[in-house]
Amino acid sequence: MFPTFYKQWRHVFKLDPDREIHDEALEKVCLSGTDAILVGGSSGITFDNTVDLLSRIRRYELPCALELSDPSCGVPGFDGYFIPMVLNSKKQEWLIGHHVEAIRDFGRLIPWDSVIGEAYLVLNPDSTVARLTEADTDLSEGDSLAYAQLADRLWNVPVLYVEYSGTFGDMRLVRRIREGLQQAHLFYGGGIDGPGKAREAAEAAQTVVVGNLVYDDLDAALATVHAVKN
Ligand SMILES: CC(C)=CCC/C(C)=C/CC/C(C)=C/CC/C(C)=C/CC/C(C)=C/CC/C(C)=C/CC/C(C)=C/COP(=O)(O)OP(=O)(O)O
Ligand SMILES: O=P(O)(O)OC[C@@H](O)CO
Ligand SMILES: [Mg+2]
Repeated sequence: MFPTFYKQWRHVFKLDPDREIHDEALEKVCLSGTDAILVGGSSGITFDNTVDLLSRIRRYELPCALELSDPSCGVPGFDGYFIPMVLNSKKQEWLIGHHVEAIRDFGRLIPWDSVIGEAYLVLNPDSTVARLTEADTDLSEGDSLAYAQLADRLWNVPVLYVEYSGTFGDMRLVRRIREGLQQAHLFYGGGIDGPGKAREAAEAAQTVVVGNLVYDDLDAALATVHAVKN
């Protein structure tokens, strides 16, 4: 049985092992009152930079999970492992192909009790993740709702992640997606640039993920915690 601790998360910071963060900034992030740190990124992730970031985060008490985008970066010691699958990729490999290979090659090492499947709906065509996975972002509202319901109802995925990485999304659509879910927990991430957008996202989704802002404007990033959790 996979863990369910993420269901309590309202606010999460996503830290990228491929980006530099100084100790002082990391301390503020970890003591900010956020519910957890998600470690992940879509490029430049290595075993070494992932171990390094985990060991620095472990000075603090909050939960820390890894979003695994490359099987060679499966670092032990995280509280949980999210495995992304891109629903609207035009390439089968980003939905199940890499996953089958990873399970075939590393199956015995996988701590299944700590693994959580995460179905991504990638909606910003200009994001790294959209380009990498060749996501079909030219979707009608009906298409997006159908992808979400397929993952939720046919596949019973624990987490649906509406990903607008780099730009703020359509909160009406995010809310409609949430209303259509039966059991999956909804993460929203993308373009949160301060408390106002964080609050809007928190009204639409169950968990709000703040990424780039940590690196671009730390004070604004820290202010999103209170906006989401109060
Ligand atoms: C001990 C231990 C834990 C061992 C682990 C053993 C192991 C190797 C298990 C493997 C299990 C498994 C099934 C793994 C799957 C591997 C795999 C390659 C999956 C593909 C994942 C995937 C679809 C990746 C595509 C990119 C993606 C969706 C990344 C998620 C994170 C994300 C979107 C970050 C945002 O990216 P960013 O770079 O910040 O973007 P911007 O530039 O826009 O900011
Ligand atoms: O970096 P931003 O745009 O905040 O997006 C957060 C997260 O959804 C990225 O995977
Ligand atoms: Mg990023």
